Amino acid sequence: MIGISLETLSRILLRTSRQLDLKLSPAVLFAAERLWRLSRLLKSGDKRKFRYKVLRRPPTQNIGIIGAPLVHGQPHQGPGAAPDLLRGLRLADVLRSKGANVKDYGNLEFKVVPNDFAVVLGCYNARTVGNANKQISQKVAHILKNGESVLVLGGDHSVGLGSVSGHASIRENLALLWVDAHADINTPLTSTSGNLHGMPLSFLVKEFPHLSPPVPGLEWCKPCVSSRNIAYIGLRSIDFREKSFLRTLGICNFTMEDIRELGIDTAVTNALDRIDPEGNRSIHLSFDVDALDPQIIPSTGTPVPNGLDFREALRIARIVHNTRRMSVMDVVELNPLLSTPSRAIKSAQVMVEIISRTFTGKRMRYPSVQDFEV
Ligand SMILES: NC(=[NH2+])NCCC[C@H](N)C(=O)O
Ligand SMILES: [Mn+2]
Ligand SMILES: [Mn+2]
Repeated sequence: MIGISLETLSRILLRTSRQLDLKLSPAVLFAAERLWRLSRLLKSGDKRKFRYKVLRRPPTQNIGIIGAPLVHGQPHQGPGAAPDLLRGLRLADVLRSKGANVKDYGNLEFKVVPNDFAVVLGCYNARTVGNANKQISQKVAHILKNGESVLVLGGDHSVGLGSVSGHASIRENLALLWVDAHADINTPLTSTSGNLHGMPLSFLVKEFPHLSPPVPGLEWCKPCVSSRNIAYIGLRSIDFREKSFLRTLGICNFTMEDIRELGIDTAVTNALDRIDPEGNRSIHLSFDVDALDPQIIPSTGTPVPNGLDFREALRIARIVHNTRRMSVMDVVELNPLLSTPSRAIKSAQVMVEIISRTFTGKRMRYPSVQDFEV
């Protein structure tokens, strides 16, 4: 009896809000939806299911997507095309079909500063990258304030500067999981390439010995993450100076060698335990697609052999998803103009699968990526 009236009540609420396109607050919708499940289960009388389905089901995710087609952190044009390639694969609809509310905020537009070479520092496009990242930071902060999780589609990995800064401005004490073949912690003075995509962490880490002169365009960027709350997964190309930074700062890192020895689950759970020991931090997942093996993702500017396989990448996504605390994910360094067009699409499909699992716990299962499943 109670079950039936509850069901009617919640069904009316859910249906009319949908029909009239009412913008009910997510909390009300969530409550109505729970009520509806509760009524169904009361009717069926299955207590075990009640516990699992009603009490354990996570709230609907609200996701805000921003395209950050910044390419000036490295020498190629291609990463600028990645956000629209992922959109072309109906990324937003995939996430919606797995139960998320998705709002696409479109691509940010960046101004290119002419003659932008920081001569003293030997660093390319500093002002262009700096200004663009200030925009990214503000946008990420704005979306988080709306109560949405954020998906930042790069662009090269210099977008981590803005994305992490924006996240840190809203949630203090975030934990940063950096999935990458590279450590991206050079300073403008230790970098041998002068490319800012290999440097974002040197600007973000609080304990970093800030010895270089300030970088023009990045004056706004304040170190905001403690080295204790950063962990790397998938490293296999670390520059000489970067090694000593990792050692002196004691940054948690699981290299590919460690992962082969321990298994991906142990690596990721240990990393999360280290950087978020109380399990109460807002998690930032910065996912460089070159963490995956180039056989799976050939479309990237700095590929390194012996990377993660597809299953391992999906395990990372699953474990991060299960924390229910990931607020921001960056997907960077996908370069559709490298390798062949069909390989580029396949690379992007692999990333749609990983993004979908990270946010919703579920995935698309494209037939085209099946040969990567081992
Ligand atoms: N986000 C990346 N893919 N970074 C590659 C960095 C490569 C090299 N360590 C450098 O500093 O130039
Ligand atoms: Mn990177
Ligand atoms: Mn990388």
